[in-house]
Amino acid sequence: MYILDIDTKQPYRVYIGTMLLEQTGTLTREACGGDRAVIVTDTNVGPLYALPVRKSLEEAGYAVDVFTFEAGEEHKRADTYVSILEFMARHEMTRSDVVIALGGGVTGDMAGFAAATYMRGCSFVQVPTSLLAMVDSSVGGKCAIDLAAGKNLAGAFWQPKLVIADIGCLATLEREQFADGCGEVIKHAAIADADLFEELERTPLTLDLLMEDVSRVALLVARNIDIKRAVVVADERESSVRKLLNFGHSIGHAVEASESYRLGHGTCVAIGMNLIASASAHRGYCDAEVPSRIRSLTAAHGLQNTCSRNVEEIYAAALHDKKRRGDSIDLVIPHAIGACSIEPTDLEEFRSIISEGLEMQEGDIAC
Ligand SMILES: NC(=O)c1ccc[n+]([C@@H]2O[C@H](COP(=O)([O-])OP(=O)(O)OC[C@H]3O[C@@H](n4cnc5c(N)ncnc54)[C@H](O)[C@@H]3O)[C@@H](O)[C@H]2O)c1
Ligand SMILES: O=C(O)C(=O)C[C@@H](O)[C@H](O)[C@H](O)COP(=O)(O)O
Ligand SMILES: [Zn+2]
Repeated sequence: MYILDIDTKQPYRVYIGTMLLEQTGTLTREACGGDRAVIVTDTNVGPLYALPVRKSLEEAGYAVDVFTFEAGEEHKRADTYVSILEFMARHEMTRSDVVIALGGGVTGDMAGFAAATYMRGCSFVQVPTSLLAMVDSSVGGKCAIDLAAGKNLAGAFWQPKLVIADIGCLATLEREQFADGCGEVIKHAAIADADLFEELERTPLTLDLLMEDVSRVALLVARNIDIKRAVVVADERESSVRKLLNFGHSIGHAVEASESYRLGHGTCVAIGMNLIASASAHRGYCDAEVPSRIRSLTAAHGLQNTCSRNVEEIYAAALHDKKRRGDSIDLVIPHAIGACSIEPTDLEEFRSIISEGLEMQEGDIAC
C-alpha cells in the first residue's frame, strides 16, 4: 500500500492499494469523525461497490444513506447537484457529518461541490473508482458542475479529508474508460516527468497490465498523485503553476462540450494536447519530436488524437475557459517532454493556434 500526504492548508492522506473499500469506515472515522454518512454514487458504480462501503461505514458506527444518480457527464449539472443537497437535508446531515464520493470524476466533482456548499461546508471523502479519478480528480480539491455554457463553470476549491484509491475497482472498468484515464496520466508525464513518459512509451498502462501486475499499476497511480500533489501544494488556488495541470484542457474542454459530452474527458484532453503540441512545433516553441511522441503515446493507449470540430466551434466553446481574462487566455505550451510553460495569449492568436493545430493534424484519423 502507498500512503501520500497532501500538505495543503487542510492536509489529508491518500491511501492507494487493494482491499481498501472494506476499510472505508475505520479510515473515515479517523479522518472525519461525525455520525452520519451519505454515499454519493452513480448507477454503474453503486451496484458494484456501494455495499462493501456501506457495510464498512456502518461497522464504524455511521448511519448511512446512499444517493444514486444516472451515470454520465451529462448529469454533472445543477439539477443533480441540487438533488444531492436536498437528499442530505432530508436525511438530517449536519456540518459534522460526511459525504462519501464513490465513483469516477463526475461523482467526485459533484459530491465535492455538494459537500463544499451544504451548510457552507461539511466533511468529504473521495473514494475514486475510475483510473481518471484515482490519478487526477480525487486529489487537489477542485470540484464543480457543468453549466449549459460549458465545463466546470460553477464550483469551488474544497479539499477532501481523505482519499481511498482501491486499485481493485479498476478491474470492472470498460477498456475505453480505462484508456480515457490514461489521457491525464500522459498529461502528467508531459508536463512534469520525462522519465514517466519514456516508461509509458516502453510499457503502456492498460487493463491487461492491471491483470498482469496490480502492484505496478498501484505504483503508477501513486506516481501520478505525487506529480499532482507537488503542483497543488505549491499553488492550491491556481494562481500560478497549477495552471500547468490544464495542459490540453482549454481545447479539450471545448471539444468535450461541443461534442455534447459524447467523448470522455481524458480523450478530449488527449485531443487538446495533440492539437496544441502540433501548433507549438509549427511555431518553433518545441521540436517536432514533441507532438510526434505525444501523438504516438496517446495512440498507444487507445486514445483518439484528432476531432472533427472546426476552428470556430472550438474557439467559441473555449471562450468560457477559466484561464481567460478579457482578451487574453493563459495557454499551457509544451517546450519539451516534461517541460511546459504558461503563456498569456491574445485571443486572436489563440484562434490561429487552434487553426494551425487542426491543419497540422489533417491526415490523421478524424473522429
Ligand atoms: N476535479 C479535478 O481535478 C478533475 C480532474 C480531472 C477530471 N475531472 C472531471 O472528472 C470527470 C471525468 O471522470 P471519469 O472519467 O471518472 O468520469 P465518470 O465519473 O463519468 O466515470 C466514467 C464511467 O466509468 C464508470 N465507472 C467508474 N468507475 C467504475 C468502475 N470501477 N467499474 C465500472 N464502471 C466504472 C462510471 O459510471 C462512468 O460511466 C469529468 O467531469 C472531468 O471534468 C476533474
Ligand atoms: O486539478 C487541476 O488543477 C486540474 O486542472 C486537473 C484537470 O485535469 C481537471 O480536468 C480540472 O477539473 C480542470 O479544471 P478547470 O479549472 O479547467 O475546470
Ligand atoms: Zn482534466
